[in-house]
Amino acid sequence: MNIQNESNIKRFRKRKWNEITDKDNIPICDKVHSELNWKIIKYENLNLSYCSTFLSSCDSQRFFTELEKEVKYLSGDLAKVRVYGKWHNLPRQQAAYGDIGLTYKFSGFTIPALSWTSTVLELKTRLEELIPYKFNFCLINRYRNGTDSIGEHRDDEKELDNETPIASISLGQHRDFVFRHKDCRSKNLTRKIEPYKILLENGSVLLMNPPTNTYWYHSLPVRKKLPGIRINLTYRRIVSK
Ligand SMILES: O=C(O)CCC(=O)C(=O)O
Ligand SMILES: [Fe+2]
Repeated sequence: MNIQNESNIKRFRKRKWNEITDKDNIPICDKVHSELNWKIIKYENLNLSYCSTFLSSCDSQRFFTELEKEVKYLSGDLAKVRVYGKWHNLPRQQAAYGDIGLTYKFSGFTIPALSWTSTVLELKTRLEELIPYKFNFCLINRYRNGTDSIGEHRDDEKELDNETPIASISLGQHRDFVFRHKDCRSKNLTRKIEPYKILLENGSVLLMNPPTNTYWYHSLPVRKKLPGIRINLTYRRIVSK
């Protein structure tokens, strides 16, 4: 993940958002088998599946409480980010879990995955029971309040398996998540493609299906009026290349 500018998300705030609905309700990922109700979003290579009821509110509360006890977030230099040559404190907390030997490259650091906690593993099992993919790595972001955020980026590292979605589980405070097409980032726009905003609710899962991360950047903007803690777990499949 290469976060180019943690603050450029401010530019989005005044915009109006277009909701894109799946008119024909065709699942993007026809391998998703479940009784759950998935919202499918397909638009200019944006390819998302969202389920707001992945976890019951009781389970969500339990997972949140357990993760608060178990997860060890990075500290010191590893909790800093370099933006245009200057070091800043990361505007959130971050931790990496996964199969032994896997690493995560972030802002010039290579962070080894800690071995699975029982809760991070239980959530991985829940996902793997629902969708036909296997995950071996999980990046956890903890947003302490509405001032914490993640800047616009793509998760397009070559180590990520390009056939497996990134599965993003949200717990706690709901927050907006914003997608912006790569062709709409420069000042001299060649094309007009509307950004897409989705509310990530407590207990939900969002699948960022291929090729979303090739074409679209995403961010979690500051929302000062939403003060609660949010924990996000992105399950990924890393392959050696
Ligand atoms: O917090 C989120 O919902 C997403 C975090 C994210 O984009 C990432 O970890 O790459
Ligand atoms: Fe991301």
